[in-house]
Amino acid sequence: MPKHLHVAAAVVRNDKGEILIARRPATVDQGGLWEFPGGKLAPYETGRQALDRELCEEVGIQVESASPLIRIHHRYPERAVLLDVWQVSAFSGEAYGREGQAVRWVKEEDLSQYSFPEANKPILKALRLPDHYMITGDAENEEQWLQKLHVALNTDIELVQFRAHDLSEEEFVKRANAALELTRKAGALLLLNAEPSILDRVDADGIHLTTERLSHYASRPIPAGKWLSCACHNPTQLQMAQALGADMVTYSPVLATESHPGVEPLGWQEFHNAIEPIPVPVYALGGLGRADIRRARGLGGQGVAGIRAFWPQGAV
Ligand SMILES: Nc1nc2c([nH]c(=O)n2[C@@H]2O[C@H](COP(=O)(O)OP(=O)(O)OP(=O)(O)O)[C@@H](O)[C@H]2O)c(=O)[nH]1
Ligand SMILES: [Mg+2]
Repeated sequence: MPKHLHVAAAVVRNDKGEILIARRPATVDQGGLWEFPGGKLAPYETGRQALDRELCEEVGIQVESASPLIRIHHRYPERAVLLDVWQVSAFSGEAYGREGQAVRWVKEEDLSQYSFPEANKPILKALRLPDHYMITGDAENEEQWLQKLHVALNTDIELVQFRAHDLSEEEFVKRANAALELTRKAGALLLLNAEPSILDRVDADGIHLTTERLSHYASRPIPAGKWLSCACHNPTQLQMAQALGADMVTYSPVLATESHPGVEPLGWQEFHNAIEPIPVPVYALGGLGRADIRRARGLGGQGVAGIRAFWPQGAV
């Protein structure tokens, strides 16, 4: 991999939930486009140190609390950059353009109206995705299954993958439509672990491709307005998912898991190494739960996915 220009940038939120963006001066690289404030790491600086310094220099605020959001390797024609993107949830001072640049607080849903550099696309996706991703599990019957989904959505589940390899297509479609009613009401996203053509029968928010299905496509099999999730287990599959334009991937098994006995776990170091070059939000999967979310994010992941940790167990 060629040497990347290492840049720290921040998604700063105010107490109204708005996000701070700044306009790059017309005369610099990517001039006229909007950006998240930040800049190049000075020698010997960590990403976090550069973040604090750049935010003070560029927009006059002092960072009080920040956590990693996503790391993006991107190659522009003239240079390669590594964007080390943080979320800043607490700061002091009043933001203004200290270098004379325009700055603006915008609602998250309005960010898409602004033109950002090409490398920023995954940031906008990562921002819209939660830090945990529930994969549905079993139940005694359909009624109990829907009840479990309802319970999960009432806790804090915002992203659901409907996985049920033992249902016929008819049963799958019927249950998916019932699930969709619940997720829509809860404002959660529903992805179907099924053939992409199922979207003709269920207007779900997207598709999750198993590794097997992933290998059948040379280009993105669903429209841009739907979410594409892919299951990956090695670096080659991560590259395939990226090439398909995946909006998120699961990477597994990070730890040993009861659902896949006998499969050698990858471990956290391998998780980190494999996902580092992939500019797609990655959920760590396999034997993990809520307590692992911080670690997954610290290693460059979007968060944690799982069945057991999130799907209500036992009777509900
Ligand atoms: N700060 C920032 N840089 C970005 C974003 N997206 C993106 O591709 N970049 C790229 O990352 C590099 C950041 O450089 P910069 O111009 O902010 O660096 P800097 O603040 O240290 O500027 P300086 O060279 O004037 O001291 C540029 O090549 C820019 O195009 C973004 O959202 N924020
Ligand atoms: Mg800058």
